[in-house]
Amino acid sequence: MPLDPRVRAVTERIRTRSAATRSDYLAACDAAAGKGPQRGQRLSCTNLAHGFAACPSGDKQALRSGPQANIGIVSAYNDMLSAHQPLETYPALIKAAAREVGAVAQFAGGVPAMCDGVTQGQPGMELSLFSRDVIALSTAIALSHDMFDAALCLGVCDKIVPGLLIGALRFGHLPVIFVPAGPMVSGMSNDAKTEVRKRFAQGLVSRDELLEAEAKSYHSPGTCTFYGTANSNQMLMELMGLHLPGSAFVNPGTPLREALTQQAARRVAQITALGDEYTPIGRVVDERTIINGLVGLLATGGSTNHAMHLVAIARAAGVLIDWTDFSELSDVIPLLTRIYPNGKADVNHFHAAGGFGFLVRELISAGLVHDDVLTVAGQGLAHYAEEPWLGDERLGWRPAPATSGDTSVLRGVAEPFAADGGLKLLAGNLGRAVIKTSAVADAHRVVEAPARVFASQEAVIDAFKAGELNRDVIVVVRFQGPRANGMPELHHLTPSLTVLQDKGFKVALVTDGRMSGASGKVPAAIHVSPEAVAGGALARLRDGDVVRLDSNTGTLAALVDAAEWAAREPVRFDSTEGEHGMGRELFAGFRQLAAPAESGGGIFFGGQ
Ligand SMILES: O=C(O)[C@H](O)[C@@H](O)[C@H](O)[C@H](O)COP(=O)(O)O
Ligand code: SF4
Repeated sequence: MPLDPRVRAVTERIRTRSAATRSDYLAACDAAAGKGPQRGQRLSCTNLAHGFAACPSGDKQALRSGPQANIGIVSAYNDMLSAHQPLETYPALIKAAAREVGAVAQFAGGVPAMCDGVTQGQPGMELSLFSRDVIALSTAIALSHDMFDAALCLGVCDKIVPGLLIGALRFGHLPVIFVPAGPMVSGMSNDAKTEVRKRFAQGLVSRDELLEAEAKSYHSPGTCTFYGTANSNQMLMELMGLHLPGSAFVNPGTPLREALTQQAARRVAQITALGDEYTPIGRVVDERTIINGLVGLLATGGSTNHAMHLVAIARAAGVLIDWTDFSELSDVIPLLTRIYPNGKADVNHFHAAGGFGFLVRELISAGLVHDDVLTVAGQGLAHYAEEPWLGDERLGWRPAPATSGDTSVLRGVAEPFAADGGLKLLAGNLGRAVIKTSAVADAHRVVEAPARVFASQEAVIDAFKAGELNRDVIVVVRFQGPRANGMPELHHLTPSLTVLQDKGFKVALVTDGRMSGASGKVPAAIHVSPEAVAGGALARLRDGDVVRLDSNTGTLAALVDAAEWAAREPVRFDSTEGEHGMGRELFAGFRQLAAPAESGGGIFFGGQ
């Protein structure tokens, strides 16, 4: 099927916009590449000896004088993220698999990884967005040893895959494969967990009952099973051709997971400049690959955090995208999955119903993605319409199911859940914002109500508990942008706002902060730009102002007399509370450097 002309038009617009930055980027990649093992290009004998000093003798010999490829392992292992705990044992598997194919693998460096579930609603969440760029910096530090002909990036969660990818893209001359561990097996359903939370928010169940429910939902190693940012990352790695095909949702601790991890080592050794299938990541990630990731995000109702992370990732490859690109594509891309919070199923159900292999084939067949792209599995996105399996103990790939195993979770383009991708751009006198409508019922897509304005999520919870929000209300939480307090997720508000919605009130959230990829039912205009502390209009809002959020027409506006609105003095931000404690004082420089949300909210490239 030829590429949809609307997808082509957005791609061409991005290609034209990015011509200069992409050309500079590719020139830098080419300049860094060399002939023969990378370690022989620039390192002195001293550098090299330091690099292999601690290696076992066989590896040392290979690195000292052999032509073997050297693979750098960059890992986000820690015990805090259930999704990353399984990564602890992967480096040994990788090193052994590399030796099998005459290569070497060295652990190049670890990167930090924040669990947004542990920090949700806590001061630590104010470091979360910035941790993405710390991870990018840490990835660069690991690979800057210049010992490597390829890299394996081990990570899954929210800011970690984006950070690893931003860092790896700055070594665009290297082939890079992303290695996940997969989701935990399904426990208490996300719906059931959410019901207990709502009852706790109303004081109807005890803290012990809440903890019991949470512990049954988050119960073992592996990624949480809702379709939040972590699992949206996994979708991106498939649609962008940076995983081995079908790696995303194979559970940890299974023979297939181990086989995929070992094969990633063999495959990345195969695609270095030392062989005849050189596949540098700088050539894999181009404007078409970014579009394919964006299409996947829209077709699956993925995390709103990628309205920022994908912008930052693209920029790291010299590709410039913005929210207009997101919104225009969203009008074209059908919603093909219903995974919590966009439905009741979890990622294990989605995988069993046909998973990304089925989804990719559907998107290719409808001409909604570029299938003529370079991937770590070889030329063509069609590789990702296959799924891995272990036949006779040998790893292979076979075509993904031709039909969905459960059309309540996964559908073909002929019968989508919705005609559009459910991520909308909102604009008006309050600024530009994004909203994920794929989890919002039609009845809640337009909310017009008086505003209650807050400067912290804690104040919202206090007002809710005091019964002050039991009415139609647009809850505004300002001074939550990257330059104010690091742009935390305000997902802690979800149970309270959902209770108000369930009571029949018209409720919406408007904030220059973020929401979790797991946030859902309550309409939320988020990432409002410019942010309040940087001259954004949210600083002019007052309690009682009527605000209209219309995700059908893409409007976000304060219905205040224009002259009065223009004459208002913006409220000043009181930064003292949030600048200290839990390491926040160390991130003052990040807050000063942070780019606007629409430019990814990061500290690199001067926000351009
Ligand atoms: O963007 C995301 O997907 C979230 O940051 C997610 O990683 C975070 O952990 C949520 O807090 C989980 O949801 P609960 O807090 O509802 O468990
Ligand atoms: S999905 Fe979120 S809560 Fe689960 S391990 Fe990853 S960061 Fe933590």
